[in-house]
Amino acid sequence: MAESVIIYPKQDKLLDSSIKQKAYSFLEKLAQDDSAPGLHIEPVNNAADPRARTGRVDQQYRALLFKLTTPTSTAYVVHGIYNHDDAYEAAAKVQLTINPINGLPEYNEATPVAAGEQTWAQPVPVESLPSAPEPLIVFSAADLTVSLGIPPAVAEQAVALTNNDAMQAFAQTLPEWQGLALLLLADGESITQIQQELELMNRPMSHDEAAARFNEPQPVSDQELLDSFSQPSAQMGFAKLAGAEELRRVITGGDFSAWRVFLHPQQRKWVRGNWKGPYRISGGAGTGKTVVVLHRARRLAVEDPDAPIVVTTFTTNLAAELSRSLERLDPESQFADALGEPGLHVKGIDALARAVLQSAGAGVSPAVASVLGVGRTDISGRADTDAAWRQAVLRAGEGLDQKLRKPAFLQAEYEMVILPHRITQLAEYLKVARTGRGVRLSRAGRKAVWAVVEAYRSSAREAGTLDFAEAASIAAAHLEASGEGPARHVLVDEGQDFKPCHWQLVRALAAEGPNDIFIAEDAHQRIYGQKLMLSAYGIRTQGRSRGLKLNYRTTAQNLAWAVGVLTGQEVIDSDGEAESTAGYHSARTGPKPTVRSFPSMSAELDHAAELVGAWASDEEVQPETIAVLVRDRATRDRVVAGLGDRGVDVRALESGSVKPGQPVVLTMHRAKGTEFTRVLLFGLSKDAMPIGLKAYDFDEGELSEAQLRERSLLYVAASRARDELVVTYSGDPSSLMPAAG
Ligand SMILES: Nc1ncnc2c1ncn2[C@@H]1O[C@H](COP(=O)(O)OP(=O)(O)OP(=O)(O)O)[C@@H](O)[C@H]1O
Repeated sequence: MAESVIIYPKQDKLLDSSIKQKAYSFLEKLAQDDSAPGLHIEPVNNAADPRARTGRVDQQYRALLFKLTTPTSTAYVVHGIYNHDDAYEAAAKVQLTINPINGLPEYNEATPVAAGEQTWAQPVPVESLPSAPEPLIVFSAADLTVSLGIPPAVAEQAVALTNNDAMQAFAQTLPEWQGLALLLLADGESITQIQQELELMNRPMSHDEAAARFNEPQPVSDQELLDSFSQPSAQMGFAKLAGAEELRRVITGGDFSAWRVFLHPQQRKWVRGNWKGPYRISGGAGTGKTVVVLHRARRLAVEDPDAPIVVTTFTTNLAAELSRSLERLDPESQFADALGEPGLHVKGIDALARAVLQSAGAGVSPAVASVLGVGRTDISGRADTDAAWRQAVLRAGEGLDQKLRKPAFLQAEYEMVILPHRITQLAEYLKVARTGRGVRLSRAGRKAVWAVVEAYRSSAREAGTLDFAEAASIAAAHLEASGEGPARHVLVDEGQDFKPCHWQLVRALAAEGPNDIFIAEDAHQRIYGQKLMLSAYGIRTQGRSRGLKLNYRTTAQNLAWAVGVLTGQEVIDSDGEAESTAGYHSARTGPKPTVRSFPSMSAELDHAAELVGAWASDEEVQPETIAVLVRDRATRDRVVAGLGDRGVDVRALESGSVKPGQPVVLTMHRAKGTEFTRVLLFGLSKDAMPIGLKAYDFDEGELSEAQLRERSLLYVAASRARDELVVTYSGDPSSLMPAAG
């Protein structure tokens, strides 16, 4: 019994749902024993490539495969699963070859003509669209061929395109690396940048030689072909599937599981990379940052099973999702229940702080003293910070400028200045540099703030409570004092929302050393935190990593709408540099988002019921992949009730995971990190978004940060939609919506 490797193509447009299960059974048997009766693995008469084989999936369907045999292994590269006659027709045309320039494996569709007269199949023609005068790509077709390995016929068509929609449509018909290269070129990137980003090799040769080799590929051995699949960039198009479980999830799981096996070269670099200290990656929504964090965490755990590894993020819900994803990525993953134990410990950052405090027990007192000025051990309660700051203002705020008597100001001052500097005395507060704070404070102003802080702290002492930021600061101080971090590696997802105390805790969790801290973030999605500099908290990242730009989640149309929300905004990342949305791409296309207005919320609900009902009744659609996103909880509850009244059964999503069976309604904040195939953004009216930001009117800088957070929230919400995005409002539209275009 000879086991075989199955190499599977990412663009498996081949399988409809009725055949998936059969295809999986067939390939599973093939992987175990290619001589098993019933598989009928046979060479094909008149095949364009002698490696072509067909196999019997069922009475009607045949698999078209390419068999590679080396002294040590057998591999089958799947081309597709087709109706019987179509499989034989395809076999007469398709060859498995190696790209003469970049060495990537690829299929070529040769028309069966006499040797020497071979011509190459033209890509699917693009519908003619209105064109601008100038081509989008400034390089010649010959450049694209000799420098990148874009086949001559594809290159010729690409350089003639003058319109973004046409380029997008064309890119979609090509293998992922080719499509992406063209989109990036059209966006102004240089050939060298693309070679680097996609890790494309370049065998130097003249254009004539390249054209000849594309026309008539040189013979390659099975070993060379097999090796070509191991290149990082080959992983964009093909995956070697290891074992039945991986086979099953890729074939039956469809697009949603592609991330587990097909990595972008850049993603792979970040997964495999080793750095002397902290490293930070950035990238737009849906570009696969979480995927990198998951693969990297798994890789570190596999390489060093004794290492305690922390994987953390901003919310408990997201942490739970990370944990589920890690399990899906590798069911063998070793999880650690407690901090400090070997394996993967996955927790929200505030829950981590709580765990540190709990395990510290009475020993926490010195750390409390270092942060709050007085040692305490009764710290288990959590404060309602808003109410507590109001109380403190009532008790001690008489000296404070009227416009600064706001919880939003006081809490930000506390979290951005007082806690991170571990200030426990007025004298220290009077001296501290309040870097990055917009509001200017005189000496008297600082004294007045400090009086309120003291009142805040003393009430908390009496009540035995801590707020979340205090808890994280104290946990950090405790770990710092103990001198050793309980983790060897800490991986952070959604880092843009972390506050100073969170970064102090992250720093304290792992001692400085190789691969100690890895951070994924997108400053455009900052919806809770304020901008800050990581270096201020002892996290000096090693150079700025260039961001991921290819969005794997949303269609180009949805992405354009989402990015439109941020147009013209300056967004600063946690190294203090401007972060741009320029060059964000999606290789998928779909319908343009629709925006509809209604005279009343009731009419808007009627439409929502009709739309969600219609989406959910499509048999191909799993209802839980449909979501209605709203700005606040009150609207969420109204939508759930309103749709229920109209006969459409939906579920509100708060904590926990999405359960199968019903569409979900959730707030935009809750939607962070999630994705759905169809999304309705409901209630996007002028009054709903941005929400009233009076709480921030004490300072222009703070107000504009709060406004930017609202924009970012809408960007997060819109970028959750994989395929279809519908936006509705009643009355006047939100000013945050992008201009129609
Ligand atoms: N290399 C890949 N091939 C195919 N799909 C991928 C790849 N990388 C990521 N994806 C898919 O893209 C989607 C977005 O990935 P992920 O959640 O990691 O992005 P993100 O950058 O963390 O997004 P966000 O910041 O918006 O939360 C997921 O559906 C994921 O499965």
